[in-house]
Formats: sequence, structure tokens, C-alpha cells
Amino acid sequence: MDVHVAFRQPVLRGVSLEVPEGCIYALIGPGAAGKSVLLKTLAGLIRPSQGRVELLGRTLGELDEAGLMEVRRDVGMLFQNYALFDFMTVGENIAFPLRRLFSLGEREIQERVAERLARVSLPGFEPRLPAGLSGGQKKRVGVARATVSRPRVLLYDEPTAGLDPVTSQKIYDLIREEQRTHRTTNVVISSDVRGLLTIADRVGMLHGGKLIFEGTREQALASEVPEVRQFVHGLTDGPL
Ligand SMILES: Nc1ncnc2c1ncn2[C@@H]1O[C@H](COP(=O)(O)OP(=O)(O)OP(=O)(O)O)[C@@H](O)[C@H]1O
Repeated sequence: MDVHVAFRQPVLRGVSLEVPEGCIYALIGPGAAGKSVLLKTLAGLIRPSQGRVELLGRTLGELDEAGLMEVRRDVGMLFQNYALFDFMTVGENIAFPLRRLFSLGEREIQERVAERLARVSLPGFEPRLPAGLSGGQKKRVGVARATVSRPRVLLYDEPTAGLDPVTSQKIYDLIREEQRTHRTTNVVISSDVRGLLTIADRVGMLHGGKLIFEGTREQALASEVPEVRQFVHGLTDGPL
């Protein structure tokens, strides 16, 4: 609610949004609008200079490090640039959140990693190194890592950047299936707005650090707000 974040200059200037439980929320907007900053603020990685972030009924600003750690167990994040550790195998990358935030036996960790890899159509990829994977495979490993701890909230920053349309759609379908199977709450940023809208329930558009539109996918597609209309339909003429 009323979230402000500033670095050298203000980036988020009073953003209020509510992501309904169990939905896929598409966060769209032009470059440097503040989408990634908002996602990191939701994840508790950036503290707002003003305003309040509530996640799963808890106000992040009121939590100490132990409380934040507890909330982070319920949040999975796919970062923009894969953020896979190059020196770790695929299997160790996926196991990382389990080892860091949970105390599970080795066998259960290996089982969960194998199940996730099968789920993202990369069975048996445990011993591979990220450097030897294609962009689409890295994104799928990222999805496997974000979901391995069975978090209730998933935050995806550009899950399809740099991928061809078919591979992109497969990633979107995977996000949708995960949401349907595990009833997760999802926020997804993508500059591929059309692809993202195929799975989105709700849409929020950031522009200049403010939320200039919020509504259902249908409302976004029918919006008469000039910036929203231009962005959603990829028009060259318009205010952007
Ligand atoms: N850690 C930081 N330090 C300083 N400035 C930052 C930092 N992170 C983001 N910014 C600035 O905040 C603004 C918003 O960045 P953000 O990454 O949220 O944009 P975005 O909407 O995700 O854009 P893109 O689609 O280009 O990734 C940019 O001007 C960026 O330079």
C-alpha cells in the first residue's frame, strides 16, 4: 500500500496494489518503469522508504531477520538474468533453496530435485552445468528452482526473455499448470505482453513509478487509457 522506493531518484511513487490469492498477476509496463524494483520490494529484498508491503498476512517492515526468513520460505523467485550459480550443477542449483531455508534429508532433496526436473521436461539433468544449457533450458531450471520448496507465492521476472515464441509459450503454460496444480499466487513480469496475457488473470501496468491501470485481462485488452491501449496492443502511435 502506497509504496515508495527511491535510489538516486524516485522509482516507485506511491504504488498500491493487491494481488488476489491464487491468481496470475501480470505486471507490465515500459522499460525502467519500476517493475523489477516492485517485484523485489514484494519479495522483501528492497525495503520501501515509505508505505507498507503485506505478504501472506504479514507486514514485511515489521519483521526481524528470522521473521523475514520465515516469509521467504513461502516465496519463490525467478530472477531476470537466470541467476543460476555457474559453478554448481543444475541439481545443486535447484536444491539450493531447500538447503538454505529447510532442513530436509538428502534423499528427500534428491527426490524433489528429480521431480522438478521431470516437471520442467529436463529429466536427468542434475549433473549438467548451467553453462552448457540453452536459454530456454536455463529458464526451465530457474522455474524448477523457484518452485522446489513448494512456495505459496511465486514471483517471475521476465521468465521468457530472449526465448523464441514456442519456447516462451511452453514456459507460460508451465507457470499456468503450476498455478492450477498447487494453487499458488503468482506475479509475472514480461515484456512479451501478448504471451503473458494468454495466462494472466489480472493485469497491472506501471508507468513512471505509478500504477496507471489495474484490472482483469479483458479490461486490459479493452482499456481506453492511451498508454495501456498502446502497450497492450503493441501500437507504434501513442503517448509512449
Ligand atoms: N539497485 C539500484 N540502484 C539504483 N537504481 C536502480 C536500482 N535498481 C533499479 N534502479 C533504477 O530504477 C528504475 C526502475 O528499474 P526496474 O529494473 O524496476 O525497471 P523495469 O520496469 O523492471 O524495467 P526493464 O523492463 O527495463 O527491466 C531504473 O531507472 C533503474 O535504473
